[in-house]
Amino acid sequence: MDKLNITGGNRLQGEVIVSGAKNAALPIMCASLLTADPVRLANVPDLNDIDTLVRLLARMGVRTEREAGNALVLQADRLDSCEAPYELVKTMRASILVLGPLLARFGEARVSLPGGCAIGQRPVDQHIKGLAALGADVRVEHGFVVARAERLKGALVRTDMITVTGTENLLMAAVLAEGETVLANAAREPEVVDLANLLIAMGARIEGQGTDRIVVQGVERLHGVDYRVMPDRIEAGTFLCAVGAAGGEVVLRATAPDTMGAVLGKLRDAGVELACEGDTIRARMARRPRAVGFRTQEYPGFATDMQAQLMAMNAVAEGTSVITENIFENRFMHVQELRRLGADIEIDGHTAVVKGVPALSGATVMATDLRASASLVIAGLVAEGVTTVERIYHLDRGYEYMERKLAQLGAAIVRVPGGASA
Ligand SMILES: CC(=O)N[C@H]1[C@@H](OP(=O)(O)OP(=O)(O)OC[C@H]2O[C@@H](n3ccc(=O)[nH]c3=O)[C@H](O)[C@@H]2O)O[C@H](CO)[C@@H](O)[C@@H]1O
Ligand SMILES: C=C(OP(=O)(O)O)C(=O)O
Repeated sequence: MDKLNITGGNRLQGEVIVSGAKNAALPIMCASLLTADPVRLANVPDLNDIDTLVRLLARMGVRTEREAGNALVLQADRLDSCEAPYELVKTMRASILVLGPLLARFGEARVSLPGGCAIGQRPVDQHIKGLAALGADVRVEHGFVVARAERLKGALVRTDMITVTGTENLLMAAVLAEGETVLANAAREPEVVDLANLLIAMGARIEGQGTDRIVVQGVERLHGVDYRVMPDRIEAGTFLCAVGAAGGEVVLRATAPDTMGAVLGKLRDAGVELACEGDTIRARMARRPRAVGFRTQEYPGFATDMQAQLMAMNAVAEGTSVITENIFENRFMHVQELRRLGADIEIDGHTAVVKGVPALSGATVMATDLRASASLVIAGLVAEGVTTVERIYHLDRGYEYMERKLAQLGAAIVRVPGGASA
């Protein structure tokens, strides 16, 4: 297994091009199942999760072609199978997103219960309940969600909580259903909006994306499309936290600052000077960060996917911050690893109290999930001496060329290929 060796202490300086959003690209790729025509996507990041989904779609019979410059063409003109097997689904939460489109277009689906980051129980009961409300016969059998429907019928679906992939699955199911579907309590995340915009470009009739009430008028069929995936707001936020912690001056290109309000606000409170213009964010940090407390919430609140990274910055801040994780019940696994680097953090249920320390000291730490890994990298950038981050396959699921991009900014970071000693 590869690891990262980071020698802390360098300020970050230079430019980074932000990649396409993993959490937008994945549902968008699944939407290719909704048409027999080619779906040409630009700005698809080169990530393990994307490769996994390409393999899953290919296994079903979708024609897949990676083109130069992060383009991907998918064509589901015929399908060999409506099954998503365990060995491909187990590593990735987003594989559940084939369920809605398969059912909508082919009338059947058999999808293994998903894996993904172990940050909570993460059931898919709301996906199942919603599809049942659209008229599908859905059961869980032998670890698979098995669903059937002649043609889905529009309905009012109100999920018990706000769910991002749940909203996406039901949206993809509803676009080919007969009649009107109302998704109440819908997720407002920008990635949901990006999916809705793609579907509209494919001929779907959708209104209300970006609000908590999405209304869909079902159509008979969708057509092919050329579409550019939105920028990754979590990757951009991660780099900004790195600048906040390590100091320096960095320009992020190809970003979408309007999707990052909550994170930008907290970084400003911490003392990071930020200037947004078009798709560019300039960040300058010339001081030790101030501690900033926050609570994770659904969009437009502070994203749970940024909690660990901002906590790493708070670990070296002036003052004490209180961080509450409201979305996932087990998303503090980075805390014990940050403590190994000298951070002073106490957990009480869903709340972490972070007392900023003047310095961290390098050690070997283990990445436990995707954003936890990113927080350890940020901590490593400021820790004295060498930090070795193990199990970075989590990082490779969701960050495109992270160590290359950081090295480009002057960080002393190298990947040590599996098997070699640190
Ligand atoms: C691939 C992708 O886009 N992943 C993102 C997506 O995950 P994901 O879509 O899995 O997260 P959800 O929004 O569904 O989860 C929110 C909460 O609802 C619960 N829940 C969800 C569905 C369900 O059927 N039953 C249920 O109880 C979950 O356990 C969690 O506590 O949104 C999360 C919240 O912004 C992000 O952290 C993930 O990065
Ligand atoms: C939790 C995440 O991913 P997934 O939902 O795929 O586990 C994430 O992107 O931070």
